[in-house]
Amino acid sequence: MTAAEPVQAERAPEGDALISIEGIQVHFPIKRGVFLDRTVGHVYAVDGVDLSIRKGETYGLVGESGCGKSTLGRAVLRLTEPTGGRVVFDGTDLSTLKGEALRTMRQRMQMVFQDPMSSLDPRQSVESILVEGLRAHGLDKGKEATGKRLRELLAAVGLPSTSLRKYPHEFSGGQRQRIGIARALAVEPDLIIADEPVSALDVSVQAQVVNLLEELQEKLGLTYLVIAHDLAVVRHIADRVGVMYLGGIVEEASSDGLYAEPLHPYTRALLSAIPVPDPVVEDRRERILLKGDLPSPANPPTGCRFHTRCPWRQATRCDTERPALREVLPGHRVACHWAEDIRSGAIKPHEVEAVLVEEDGISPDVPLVGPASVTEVLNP
Ligand SMILES: Nc1ncnc2c1ncn2[C@@H]1O[C@H](COP(=O)(O)OP(=O)(O)OP(=O)(O)O)[C@@H](O)[C@H]1O
Repeated sequence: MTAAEPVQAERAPEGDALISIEGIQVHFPIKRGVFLDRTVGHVYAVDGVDLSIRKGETYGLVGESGCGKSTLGRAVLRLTEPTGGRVVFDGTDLSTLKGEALRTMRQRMQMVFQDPMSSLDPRQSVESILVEGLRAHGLDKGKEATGKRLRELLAAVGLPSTSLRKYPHEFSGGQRQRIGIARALAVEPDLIIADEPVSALDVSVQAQVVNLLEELQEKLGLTYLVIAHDLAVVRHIADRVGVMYLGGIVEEASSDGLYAEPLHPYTRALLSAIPVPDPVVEDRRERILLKGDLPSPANPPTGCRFHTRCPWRQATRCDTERPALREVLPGHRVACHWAEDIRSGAIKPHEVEAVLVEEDGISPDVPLVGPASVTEVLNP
């Protein structure tokens, strides 16, 4: 199976990378027929992602719902089998591992999920939830040592040891997420993939959990891949940020660099949606209203995936040639043919009629980008 269109990205400098994701693809088959035995197309959920994360670093992955963030996280751990590309963890290509070797490597990579209530078994006490993880990795070393380890884990996430006998429903959302984090820490991982770790929590509790993740990172030298749709959360926690759109990374930079000078039109649109507290700045700042939904990953637009919604779109290169992710400023990579011209102002934004995109090529009567969708650019 091949991608809709291959594209060569410039590799991120690996340096002391703990994990390198190289051209990873996850294409889900779309099955039809009475016995679901006919493959009539593919959902290109992740379509050629390259990124690497250094030891001790926090990498934030952001993008709209459905752009492939969770699938990418699962593919890294091989919870979903990638259909292309490879993941190199601490120098080992994970695709070469099987059985015991894969299990041992997986122990070093743990996941924290969005909704602690559904990721914790309601019939299990906290003690058995935590012991289960230890046992699965052969780290259950007698009653006394295990009891000590469990108390240490709870203390690390700010819960009293009396929590051990309780059940998930007896805790608040924030406390449950602390249990989810303790479960991940139980096996002493190096990398934690946190998929929307605070988005199910009250705003007042979000900061506490983010602070806990930061404290644990400092104490234990952890490396994080934090997946979130909320740019504010990622800005707070991440050293570097990757912005995803329809299965690919369109921009990657240090957190400060990205927020100070977003270069990709999609990132500019995302950031322009966040209000600025200063009324003078708020009045003058660029606001880009993205109209139309995310096109279907079963039938992604040709060329640049974002061209159907892009106010800087240039015919016909954007419609036909998929831009590679390339370094435009030091450490700042952008997948846009015109990044330099947009940055200098040589190319001005314009109002565009969004191009109609047919759903997965199977039901052409369902437009995915609403008719008469127009991208407005206010105060350009
Ligand atoms: N098992 C699957 N089979 C088919 N399609 C899938 C499967 N899992 C995910 N998808 C599709 O892949 C695309 C990416 O989904 P994914 O959940 O990775 O996106 P996301 O950016 O994490 O969104 P959200 O924040 O809503 O979870 C979506 O169109 C989704 O419907």
